[in-house]
Amino acid sequence: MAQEIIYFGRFVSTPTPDELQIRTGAVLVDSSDGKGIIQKADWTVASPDDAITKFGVKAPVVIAKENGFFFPGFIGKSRCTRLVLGRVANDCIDTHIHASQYPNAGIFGKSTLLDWLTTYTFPLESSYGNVKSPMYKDAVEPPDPLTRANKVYNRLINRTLANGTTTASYYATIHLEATNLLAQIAFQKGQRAYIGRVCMDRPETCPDYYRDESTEETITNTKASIKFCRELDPSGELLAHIITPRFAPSCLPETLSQLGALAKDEDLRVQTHISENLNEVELVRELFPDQKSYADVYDHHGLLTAKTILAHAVHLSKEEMRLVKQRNSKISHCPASNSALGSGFCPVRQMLDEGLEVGLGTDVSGGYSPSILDAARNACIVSRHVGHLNNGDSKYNLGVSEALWLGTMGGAKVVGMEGRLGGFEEGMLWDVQEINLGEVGEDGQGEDTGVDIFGWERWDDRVAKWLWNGDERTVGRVWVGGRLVHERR
Ligand SMILES: O=c1[nH]c(=O)c2nc[nH]c2[nH]1
Ligand SMILES: [Zn+2]
Repeated sequence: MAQEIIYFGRFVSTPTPDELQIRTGAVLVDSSDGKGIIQKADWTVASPDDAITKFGVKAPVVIAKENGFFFPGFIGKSRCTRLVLGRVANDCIDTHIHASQYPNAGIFGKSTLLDWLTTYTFPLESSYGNVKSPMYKDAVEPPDPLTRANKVYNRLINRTLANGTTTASYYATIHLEATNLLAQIAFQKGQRAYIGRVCMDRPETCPDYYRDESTEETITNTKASIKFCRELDPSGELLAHIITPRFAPSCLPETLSQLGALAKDEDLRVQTHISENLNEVELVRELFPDQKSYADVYDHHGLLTAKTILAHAVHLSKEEMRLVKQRNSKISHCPASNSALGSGFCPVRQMLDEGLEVGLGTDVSGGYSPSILDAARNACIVSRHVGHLNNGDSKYNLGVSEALWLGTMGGAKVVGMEGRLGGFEEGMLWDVQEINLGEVGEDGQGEDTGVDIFGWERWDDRVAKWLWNGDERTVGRVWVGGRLVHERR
C-alpha cells in the first residue's frame, strides 16, 4: 500500500545563506520504502483540493484556517494518504552534541575547558559504566550505570526531538554497552543519528577511572560499536557509527593512527574537537612536538577526511584553515559552548569566506542548551562580537537566514547529506519540523508559544521573531524520513 502524504501550507527554508525562502504550496511525500522522500513539490498549489488534483492522489481534504496548525483528525497514523495544513520549516541538524553530558547542561561554574573536563565532565561520563566513578562516591544504593544511561539518553533524545532536531551527531562515552544503548534508543525513537563511542587512552591526560586501557581496547570496542550500529541499521541511512577520538590530547598517537585507518577501511564519518581553547592548543603543541599544528596532528594520523567533523575551531591559523579546506573536512560551530566556557569567538564569516563548510552544534554540556535554534541565536550574537573585534565592521554579522542556513543546509553538508536534507525539493528526505507561532487574541486567550505575533508582521519578520524568541513551544510535529517522531502535547 502506498504511504503517501501531502503537506500543504507555508514552507520556510534557506536554499542559500542569504536567502530566506518563504513559499506556499504543497509537497507529496512517499514513505512506502520507509525513507519518506519528497516525490513532488508544487508551489502553485492554492488549496488542498488543488493539491489533490495536481498530484493526482486521492486524499481526504482537511482545510485549515490560515493560522491553524493543529488538525486532530490527521494526527497519528501514517499508513493512509493524508493532507496536513500548516506552517512548516525544515530540519535542524546538531552537528556536535555530547549525549552523556546532558545532566550537566547549565552546570559549569566559572570553569574553562581543561578544568571543566576534570571537574564536571569526566566524573559524569565515567558514571555510565564504572561503578567506581567519582559520581557514585556518596551513593547509598549500589550504582547501576546502565539504568542511569537509559534515563539520560531517553530524556535527551525526547528533548532534542521536541526542539526540532532531526539529525544529531552524538558523543556517548567510552563504555560499549551504554554507547550501544544510545544507538538503540535513537534508532527506536527515529532520530537520524551518528553515534560515537568516545576514544581516550592517553594516561598523561585521562584519569585512571575513565580511559581505555590500551590502543587495542580502544579499537576492539570501537569495532564492536560499529558492528552493533550496522546490525541495527545496515543501510546506515538513519543510524551509523561515527569514529570519535575525543580530542588529540586524550589519545595515544598509535590510537589516532589506527582510528584513522579504521575510518578509511570502514568508510565512516569521524568527529573530534579542534582548537577550542588556547591552553588546549598549547597542550597539543607539547604532546605532539613533531607536528606543525593541531590540524596537522589529525592530518598526520589520517583523521582529516571529507567525512570529518571538527568541533569548535575557534583558534585555527590561516594555514590550518587552508589544510582543513584542502581535505574537505567540516566545521561544527558551537557558539553557546564557546561563550559558556570562555573559549573565544569563532570567526565564522572568515571560514565561510574561505569556503569552509560550517554547521551548528549545541555541544551540550559545554553548551547549556540542547536547542539548535538557540545555537543559531548564539551564532548571531557571537558574530557581532567578532565584528566588534574587527573595528566594528558589520560584515561579520550573521543574519537570520545565514543562522538558519547553518542549522539546516550547512549542517546537511557537514554530515555528508547535502541535497538530501535541509530543503523541500523533490528527492529530498522528509525530515521536517512543523513550526507553530501560536496566536494570542486581544482578550489574552489563545495558544501562547512565547512568540507574540501581532498580525501585521511580514513573514520574514515572523521568522526573525521565531529565531530570536522561539523555543520548543513553537515546535508542533517533527518527522524524520516521513515518520512522525514527535508531537507536542
Ligand atoms: O567542548 C568540549 N567538550 C568535551 O567534552 C571535550 N573533550 C575534549 N574537548 C572537549 N570540548
Ligand atoms: Zn564537544
